[in-house]
Amino acid sequence: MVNATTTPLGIQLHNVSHGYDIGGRFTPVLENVNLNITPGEFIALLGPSGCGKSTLLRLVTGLETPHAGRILADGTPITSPGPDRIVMFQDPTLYPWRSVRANVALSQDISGRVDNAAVDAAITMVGLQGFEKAWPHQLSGGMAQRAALARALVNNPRLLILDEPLGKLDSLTRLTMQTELLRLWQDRGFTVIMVTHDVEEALLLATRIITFSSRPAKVISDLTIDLPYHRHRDDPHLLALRRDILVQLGHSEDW
Ligand SMILES: Nc1ncnc2c1ncn2[C@@H]1O[C@H](COP(=O)(O)OP(=O)(O)OP(=O)(O)O)[C@@H](O)[C@H]1O
Repeated sequence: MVNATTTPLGIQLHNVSHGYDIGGRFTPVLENVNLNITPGEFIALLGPSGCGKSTLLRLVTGLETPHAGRILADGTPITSPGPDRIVMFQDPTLYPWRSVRANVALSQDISGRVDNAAVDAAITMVGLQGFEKAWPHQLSGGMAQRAALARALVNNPRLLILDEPLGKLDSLTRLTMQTELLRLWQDRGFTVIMVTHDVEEALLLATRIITFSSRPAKVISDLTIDLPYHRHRDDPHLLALRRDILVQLGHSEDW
């Protein structure tokens, strides 16, 4: 059964550096990143395209191991992906031959133990009740992303890792999904680490915004957003923060 709340995970990065061999040459991607993410925070990561944000998410997911430094989950080194840390990408990546319900139940199906009540609860949580039997091609972009969100939530993750999850949605659907994401985070209490290119989205949702330099990514600012929810995009404090962040990211002040 999906619990009403979950115990959020804290993540610690100590002097993390990473890079890749690209065309026979080592290319540093992350440089000496230190971050302490406390349980239950909603972290937004902002930075220039190609700086290394997704790489950082892959390291926290446990898909790769950093070349230097340590990444810990509640003090324990991350060595592989785990069910307490679920990642969701820009593309919903639903299996076209499985119904919405079967997609949501996928990981439980693979492990041989489907918890029907948990699957139903996850589908209800994202507002897809009535569409359990629909095929992915019968869903709108927003509905497909909701299904992917239900699949991410079905096993009560303690950390939701989001790589531009709303990036491909039209602007109105995106606004709705931002509200949904905020509601789920507030109701269920997991920790969120989200990469976004949208400064306003980061300001509307996050408790803390980390900005990175261009590659190799270094932390250039770590900003606690001390504004109550629900935030308004035309709030003068939010607009001032937006301007500051854009300047940090190298854009002119008159944006
Ligand atoms: N598996 C890989 N092998 C080689 N190089 C990689 C690999 N993954 C990422 N890179 C390189 O690492 C750098 C950072 O990529 P990453 O996807 O982390 O950036 P990003 O900040 O998420 O970019 P964007 O905002 O455009 O999505 C890029 O130069 C990319 O070419």
